[in-house]
Parts: sequence; structure tokens; C-alpha cells
Amino acid sequence: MSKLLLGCIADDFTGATDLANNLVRAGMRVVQAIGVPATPLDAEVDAVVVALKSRTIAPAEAIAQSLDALRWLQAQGAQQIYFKYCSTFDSTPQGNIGPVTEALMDALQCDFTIATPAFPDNKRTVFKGYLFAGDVLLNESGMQNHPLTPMTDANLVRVLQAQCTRKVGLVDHTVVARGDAAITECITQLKSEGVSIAMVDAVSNDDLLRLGPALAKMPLVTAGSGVAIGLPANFGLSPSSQASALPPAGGLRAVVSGSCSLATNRQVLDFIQRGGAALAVDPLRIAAGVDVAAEALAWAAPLVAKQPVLVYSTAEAGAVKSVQGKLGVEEAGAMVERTIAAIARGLVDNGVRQLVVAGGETSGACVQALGIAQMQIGPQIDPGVPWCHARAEAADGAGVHIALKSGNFGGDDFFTKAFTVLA
Ligand SMILES: Nc1ncnc2c1ncn2[C@@H]1O[C@H](COP(=O)(O)OP(=O)(O)OP(=O)(O)O)[C@@H](O)[C@H]1O
Ligand SMILES: O=C(O)[C@@H](O)C(=O)CO
Repeated sequence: MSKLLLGCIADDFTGATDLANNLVRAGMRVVQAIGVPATPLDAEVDAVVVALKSRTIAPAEAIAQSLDALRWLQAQGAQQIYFKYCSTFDSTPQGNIGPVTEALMDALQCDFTIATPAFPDNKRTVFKGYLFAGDVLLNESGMQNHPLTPMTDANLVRVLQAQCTRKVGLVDHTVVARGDAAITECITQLKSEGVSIAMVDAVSNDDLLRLGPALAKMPLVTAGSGVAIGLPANFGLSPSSQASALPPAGGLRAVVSGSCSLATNRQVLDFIQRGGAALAVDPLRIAAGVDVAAEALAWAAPLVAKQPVLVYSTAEAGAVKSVQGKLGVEEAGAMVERTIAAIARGLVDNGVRQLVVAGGETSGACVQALGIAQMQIGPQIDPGVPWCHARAEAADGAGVHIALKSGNFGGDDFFTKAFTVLA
């Protein structure tokens, strides 16, 4: 078996597939592990992305899980480590981006690393250390109101410095524009000033491709998924259709959605407006003790044989707030996640073999309910979201094609387009 080139640690499940997708598109064969595997790697791949759920947990726990993942990746021979976080730099005031970065640096005895959430394909750009989401600064993008990770400062040098004991600096766009040698020279200069972590500006894929070669010898890279487009070339790999080849798809088709983002609301509406078969899940009926999952499966049974079905709890902000007011934020979230996951499980038990899941937390719950331990990464549907293939306990160990969509990702027609990519 060939040695692992890149070992990746992602702080959530959909973020992990996003990173894996960019690596595959740049020519790496990638699998995503759900949590730290208990056994050695048994696939012929160039990179493994270990998907954790460590974004918003206590820093000490996030560090412990990340170091566990690091040890496993090192045992598989990983030549470079990539810590993946969100393209909107989602973190609590305590972390976990800074604390996990520093713990990985300590473990790897690494005196310098970079940080940048830039992902131009999804309109996340970093300029003079300030993160833009689309046309506005991070703290004007809606992220300032995020319930778990409110991002109220777009200056990421400042945000990261507040989470780190090491000194944080900046490699700005004028340096990145001059390429590899200029970036390396700037890093040497920053090191001499006592800087150990540099935020890097990037406003385009060209910037990220110029950054790639400058990272070739860094034991640790920390970033969103964007930086990944420039790394496979460091290992002599280039884009190839073989990297994203999956077994042929078959079986019934379904979408389950627990995401309440603006993008997912538009995607649900678009699917319905095209005449798609869709059923809304009402959290208050779940709370009242109705077996909503059984109802949804009974509704889906006659339809799914003929067409893709959508089961969703997706709702607009006002409706979500009202439910949360009645049930509590965490209780409502957990209850809906359990129900959507039970529906996903039931659908696969009943023959669905192409499943789209919308929402990061929802994806975590579904992947666990389906008994999936590892996913092979295939072709992209929209930026940040690939089809994957996995052996699922729910399918008696048979293969299932599954796509995990981050809340904010995907065009309005995502739930229709997804199945055409596999057709
Ligand atoms: N109608 C609803 N009312 C209240 N809570 C809901 C409702 N529908 C879904 N939820 C909960 O909202 C949360 C949505 O989080 P999830 O991570 O799945 O989506 P997201 O935040 O859009 O995606 P991402 O994390 O990828 O950005 C889940 O805990 C889900 O159970
Ligand atoms: O980087 C992103 O925006 C996504 O991959 C993500 O992490 C969503 O949770």
C-alpha cells in the first residue's frame, strides 16, 4: 500500500467533505473517515480527511480529539497535516481554531504555520487580513448573529491572536501576488519578528495556487478548504477524472434536510416549485409525541419508487425562533436531528441508494444513523459539495451514494441537479 501523502483533520462533517472535494478536484484520491478510525487505513488513497465534530465543543476536548486524529494520521505515514476549519472562520471566543492549531504545532514541533479560510469558489476572500463573505465583511454577513459562533470581527489576525499564545502576523495580498519566492521571503521575515502563525490573504484561486508551492515543506497547514487546490501539485499530482471515480449509482433517490440556512430554504422552495414530491416535518408534532419519522416513511414509500423525494424540517428564521422559544434551542435541534436521521435510516432500509443530506449537524446525525464509517469522495455537484460513496450498515453493508451539503452551499437547483450528476 502506498504511503499517505496528506493527513487532514476537519472540525465538522460537511466541512470535511468540502475539503476532500477540493483535494479530489486537484488530483488526489481521498477518503473521509467519520471520527478517528479504530483500525489502520485499508484503502489505496493519497489523502484521508478525519471528520470530527469539534468546532464548538470545549477547547480541551477539541484538542484531545484533534491530537487523537493526528496520531492516527501519523501512524498511516501522513507526510503533511492539514487542519480544516470553516470558510467563515466559525469559532467561539475561546477557540477552537487557535487552541487546536497550537496543540498541533506543539505535537508536530512545528515553528510556523499559516491560516486562511479563503475559498473564492464560494465567495470567501481574505484581503489585508479581513474576511469577506460575498460582497460584505464577515461581521455584516449574518455571521454576527450565528447562535453558536457569532463572528463580530472580520479582522482575522485579531480574531486568531485572541485565541493564541503565539504571535499572529499577516502575509498580505501584495506578497501573495508576487508568488512562491516572495511568500517564502515574507515568512522568513515574519519568523524573525517572532511571528509563528500567519494569516494569508487570498482573493482568487490564482492566489491559492501561488500559495501552494510555498507550503510544500510546512509540516502543518491550517485553512478552510480553498488552500487544498494548491497542495496536490506539491506531491506531483494533477487533476484527473480517475481521482473522483465512484462505483456506478443505482437505487432510489431522496433528500433529507434539517438545514435552515437561507440557501437551503431557497433549495427546498426550488424543488417544490419544480413539482418535486416534498414533505415538511413539524418539530412541534415531534415534541407532542407523534411518530413523525414513521409518518414520513409511509408517505415516501409509494412515491420514492418513481421519483426523488424530499423530507425537510427546513424553515425560515421566524418559524425556527418560534419553535426554539417553545422547545428550547438545543432540545428542538436534537429532536429534529434524531427524526431526520431516523427518516434517512428508514429510507435507506427501504432501498434509497442516492441520498442528499442538507445541514452540517443534520449530516452528522444521519451518517451516524446510517452506520457509515468511511466515505470515498467522488465528483462535485456544486463548489464544496461532492457525491460520496459509502458502505452503510443501514443497507446491509451495501454501497450508498451520499452527498453532505453545508447549509450555505449549493445553487437554488441543488436538490434537482445533484441526481443529474450521478445519472
Ligand atoms: N424547523 C426547525 N425548527 C427548529 N430547529 C430546527 C428546525 N429544522 C432544523 N432544526 C435544527 O437546526 C439545526 C440546523 O443545523 P445544521 O447544521 O443541520 O444546518 P446548517 O446550520 O444550515 O448547516 P451548516 O452547519 O452546514 O452551516 C439542526 O440542529 C436542526 O435539527
Ligand atoms: O468551509 C466551509 O464553509 C464549509 O466547509 C464548512 O465548514 C461548513 O460547516
